[in-house]
Amino acid sequence: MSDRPQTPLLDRVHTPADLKAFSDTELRQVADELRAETISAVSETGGHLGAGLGVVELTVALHAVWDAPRDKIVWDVSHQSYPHKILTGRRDRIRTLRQKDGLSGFTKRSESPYDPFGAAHSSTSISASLGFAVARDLNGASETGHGDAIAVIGDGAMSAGMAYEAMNHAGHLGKRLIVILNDNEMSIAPPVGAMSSYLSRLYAEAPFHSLKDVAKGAVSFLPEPFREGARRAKDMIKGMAVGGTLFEALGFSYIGPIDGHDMESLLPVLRTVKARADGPILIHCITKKGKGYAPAEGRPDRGHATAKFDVSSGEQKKAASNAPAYTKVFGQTLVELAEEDSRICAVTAAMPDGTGLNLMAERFPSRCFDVGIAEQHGVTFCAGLAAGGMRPFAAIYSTFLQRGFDQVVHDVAIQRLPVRFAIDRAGLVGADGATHAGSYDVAYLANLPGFTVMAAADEAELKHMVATAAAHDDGPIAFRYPRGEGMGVEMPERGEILEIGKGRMIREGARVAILSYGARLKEVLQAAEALEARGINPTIADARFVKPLDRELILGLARDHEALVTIEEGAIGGFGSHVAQLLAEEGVFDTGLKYRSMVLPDTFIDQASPADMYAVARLNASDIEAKVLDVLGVARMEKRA
Ligand SMILES: Cc1ncc(C[n+]2csc(CCOP(=O)(O)OP(=O)(O)O)c2C)c(N)n1
Ligand SMILES: CC(=O)[C@@H](O)[C@H](O)COP(=O)(O)O
Ligand SMILES: [Mg+2]
Repeated sequence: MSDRPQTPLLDRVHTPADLKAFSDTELRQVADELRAETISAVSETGGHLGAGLGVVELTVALHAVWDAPRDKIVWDVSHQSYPHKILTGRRDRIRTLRQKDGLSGFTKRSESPYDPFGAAHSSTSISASLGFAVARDLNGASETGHGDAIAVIGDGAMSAGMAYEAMNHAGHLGKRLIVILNDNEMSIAPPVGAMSSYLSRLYAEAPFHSLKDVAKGAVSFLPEPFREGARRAKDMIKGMAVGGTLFEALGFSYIGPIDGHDMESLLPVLRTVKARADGPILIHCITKKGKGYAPAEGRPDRGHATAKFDVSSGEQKKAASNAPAYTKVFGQTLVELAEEDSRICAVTAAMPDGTGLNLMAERFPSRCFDVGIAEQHGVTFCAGLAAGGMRPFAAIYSTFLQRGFDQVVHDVAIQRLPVRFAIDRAGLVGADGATHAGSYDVAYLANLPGFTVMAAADEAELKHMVATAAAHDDGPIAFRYPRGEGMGVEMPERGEILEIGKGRMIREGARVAILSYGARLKEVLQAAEALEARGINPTIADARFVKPLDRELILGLARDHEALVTIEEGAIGGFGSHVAQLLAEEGVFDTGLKYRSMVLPDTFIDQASPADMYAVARLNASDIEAKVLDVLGVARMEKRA
């Protein structure tokens, strides 16, 4: 407690309404204290640091000017919302961020009335805010208590199609809507794309001090005495943007760029907009990711995400790893294969480090593409690459591939194009919680005709699957693997090309067979040890493929055992459902096989450690043991005895 920063003014803020009592000078100090409190809290919890530090002044100014929760402040992605949480009645729990039973690392409707819209996937804020604005006008503001709708969206999030779809619609409707573009010239990695260059051009040649007048508002919103100077400065910016900004072409009034850390610019602009806006307005704020904390500002990712750390040195407290991370195994194997095959290329949607494609980008920059936060485009781009004779790998987290699903079906699967999907962060991911869980990819891919779908049980298997995918030109193929470290198994020199649709027997036993799909195998092996101590010796197999299923293996297990249990790190409708369908069609149930399918429960599981989340899902070793005992009737017999 003694290490905590002194925050005399912030201590007086229990709800945003308390900010109204402060002078502008005091608000400046509140921002400083809020920054210190954010750093202190994240040093204890770990989490998304840099983005929040970049919006501290903006957060104070927004809450000082508008009246949340009547006005709806919608944070895009919402990884930058920790300062907002501190100001909106959650300071007492801020040191539980991202932990089991603690605060979510993102905005969440069920957590607070000050979070009008939940997020974590990017680029949804303008659409949602437009919805609030239209609902306000349709219902009548006074009846619903809705006020303004304010979207705060980053320059990285602005690379996604949804943002433009929303602006296009908003410009057409012409409703009062405020969009704050928080431009820190960073995504997780440095941003890519023509739009990013365009935003840079909007301010590159004009220093902030000469733009202060413009920062005070779009010409028509300004009080008369300000107008002439502002008009001249605005014309200057317009000139730079060649005939008006893109945002103006989309029907928005454009204000900016303004220094998003300068309260003297922010407060008057926001107050003027609040007083005068009568249509869609975009305020372009320039900020610095990691602002005010040197260790974050100095990191290549500007402190995007961090483990717990020491505040004075910035040193992160990371546990030593015992095995290579799956992500690294994927990245390294891909580079090895790309050395030998010039058709191999790779695509990431703004996650070069997260997917391990940074390795590919370093070694083969011309064959590695960061498309920005644009999963839909990334998938169809891969389809085009494949149709053009390349061997593309789309490396996308399970949760983010959801956004490109129609492209997977329409552009890839129907055309039987050999796009390789490297699906990272499969299964429950921990601190990011339900929004980032990789729960659905098995279900949404395995029902697509012609798709080959695999899951890696360990890091050696992953290496084999990358090699298998590289060699597979007969339609689309996907392989999934979890977040974090592998199991520490011995690694092969080269990945082996697996026979499509063939699983592997791990050990032969009797009475019960456990058929694992993916990385729960480790838990299965642990459960088997416990079962052995009770005199039960289960057969264990690794299915490797959900599509095509290894019919011979599965029907053999069913024939030779009294009971069959499947397990996977995915939602209902995945591997277990496909096995059940096969067994049903083959009439296996008619002769009395006892069958159980262990899948993620039909609920969204809140953040915790992955092990705790799997405990909630009842997919850990002890749950597997219990399931086997139950299906064999041992538990019941023990109860009776
Ligand atoms: C659809 C989707 N794809 C990828 C991500 C991963 N992601 C989270 S934050 C982020 C960068 C966002 O950059 P920006 O909007 O500029 O915010 P900043 O962190 O710079 O404040 C990315 C790529 C995501 N959340 N959603
Ligand atoms: C906010 C967001 O979507 C990313 O920053 C995400 O938290 C990254 O997750 P990993 O840490 O698994 O790469
Ligand atoms: Mg950014």
